[in-house]
Amino acid sequence: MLLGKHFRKYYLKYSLFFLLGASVLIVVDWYQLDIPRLVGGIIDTLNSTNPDVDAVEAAIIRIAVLAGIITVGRFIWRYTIFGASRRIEYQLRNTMFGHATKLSQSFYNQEKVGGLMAHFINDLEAVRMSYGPGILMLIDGLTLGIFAVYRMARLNPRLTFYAAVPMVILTILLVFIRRTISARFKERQESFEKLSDFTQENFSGITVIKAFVREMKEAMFFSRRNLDLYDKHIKFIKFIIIINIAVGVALNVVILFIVVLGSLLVINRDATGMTAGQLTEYLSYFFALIWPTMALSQFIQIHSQAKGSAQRIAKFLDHEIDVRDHEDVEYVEDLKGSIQVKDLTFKYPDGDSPVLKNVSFDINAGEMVGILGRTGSGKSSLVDLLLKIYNLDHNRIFIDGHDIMRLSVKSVRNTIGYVPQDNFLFSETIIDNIGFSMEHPTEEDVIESAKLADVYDNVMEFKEKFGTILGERGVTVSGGQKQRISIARALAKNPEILILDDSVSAVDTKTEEAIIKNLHRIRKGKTTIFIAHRISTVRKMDKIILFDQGEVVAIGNHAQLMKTSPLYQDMVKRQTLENLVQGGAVNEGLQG
Ligand SMILES: Nc1ncnc2c1ncn2[C@@H]1O[C@H](COP(=O)(O)OP(=O)(O)OP(=O)(O)O)[C@@H](O)[C@H]1O
Repeated sequence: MLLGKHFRKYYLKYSLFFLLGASVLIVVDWYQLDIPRLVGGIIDTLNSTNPDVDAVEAAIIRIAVLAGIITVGRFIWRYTIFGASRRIEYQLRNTMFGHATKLSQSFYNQEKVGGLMAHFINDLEAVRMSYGPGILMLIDGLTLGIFAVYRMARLNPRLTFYAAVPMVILTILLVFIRRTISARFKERQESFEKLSDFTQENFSGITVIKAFVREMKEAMFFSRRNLDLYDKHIKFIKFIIIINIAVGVALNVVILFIVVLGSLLVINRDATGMTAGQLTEYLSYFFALIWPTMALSQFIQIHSQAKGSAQRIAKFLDHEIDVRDHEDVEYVEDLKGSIQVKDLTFKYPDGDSPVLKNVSFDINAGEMVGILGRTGSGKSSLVDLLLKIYNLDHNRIFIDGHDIMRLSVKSVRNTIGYVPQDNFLFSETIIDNIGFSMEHPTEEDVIESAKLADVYDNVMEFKEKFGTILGERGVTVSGGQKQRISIARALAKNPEILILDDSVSAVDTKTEEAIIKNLHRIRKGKTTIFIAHRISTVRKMDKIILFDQGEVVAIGNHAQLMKTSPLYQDMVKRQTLENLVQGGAVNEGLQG
């Protein structure tokens, strides 16, 4: 039985189910063993010189009634015990998913998705087996075993003693090899986890694999991992098969022993008092004892596997939610959207050196701000901190004068609309994607946002229009369409602060201009932050914050930066040249 803190509570929660199931199981086991007694009685009656037909008839009717009771009982214990195990699995899965969604970005930076999936599939199944078949086999094995031994001992204590010794030795041996089973199962699970990680990553990166003609190489790597899983599986199964064979052989030896010794007792019936009917009854009890032995050995296997899996699930559930609300946080509903960053230095939990160094700037509520910088200069890291994805020191970032470390995660994130750099979309309809922040979005709700993000016409060209399913289960959209659907999703939330992280890089300059123009119009009075590499994206912003190597090197509007910042001037020159070289339309006002 699983007794860890994440698992023991379910025994109490479903105690009624387990108690009812166990009681019925015990009753069924008791009555089940009445049948050999009745059969033995019938044989002895028929063997007698003057058989009592009425007694035989009564015994047969009793057997039929018992069979009926046993059938109903089996249904009840299956329903209660297996039903409880399925309910526990359902709740545990919900708990695990809930925990997974609360874990911080740092966790996902370290863990691979394939491995996590193994917790949700294999480990959960092993744990369910422990609550269902595991508990059943433990109770059934013990009660049927005790009842059978009791009835055997009543018939012939000496024979029972001889028969019981090898069974006890066998059970003790099984208890000892439990650890080895657990270790081999764990090895198999870990190998499965690696294969799962590898497969998941390959499917996600299939385009890269094809582009680099790496199919054969990847298939070879897959085959290696698959072989490892096969080896671990065979190693585990071999062990289980050897145990099962050993248990079977031991039982057959004991049966042979009972038949030989029992026959001798029946032959010397006058001295021993053992009849043929009693020997049949005795053998039936012993056959009934085979199942408990098997059941207990199965229980040990199931439990050993579940223990390994439960440890892995517990490790996952115990993983600390490092970004969470402490007691002193407050929930502030109507934040207006001014941002103040004061002397912010930040190093990733697994990083070597700070990626943001002494960063300070102010953004007034309602301002349209561009955060510009070369790749790797720390722009996205700053967004992660604004969104409270990582913990930081107190009094470094303020929204409307509130230190964000003293604001609840919910109030910060409810205030911010975010268009992530990778523009992740769900494999759902366009309505559900754009209306992600709404309870039950309708087409009317999302049309306006789609128009503002300049993606409406594209959507109307799809066969199912806004009902089109995206991604794996539906149509593949272009990078630019993805970006604009992602922008529409953030606009539909109508947040006080909108952050677009490199969100117009995949659209042409004309579309970019249209989107920016729309934003200027609809975001009046609300803060909008554009993170960009391209000068054209930020040129018309109220304020541009220029980042370089994790530091703020200049702040001002385009005209001011053209006068004061050599880095900005250099970027403008370089991008103008790039446009010329690419033969693209040179943005006329770029230098003005
Ligand atoms: N999770 C992380 N753990 C450790 N270091 C990270 C992590 N994410 C980013 N970094 C590092 O932080 C630095 C800044 O990265 P960041 O993504 O913030 O830059 P950026 O200016 O947004 O770049 P780009 O414009 O290319 O998106 C980089 O050196 C990067 O390697």
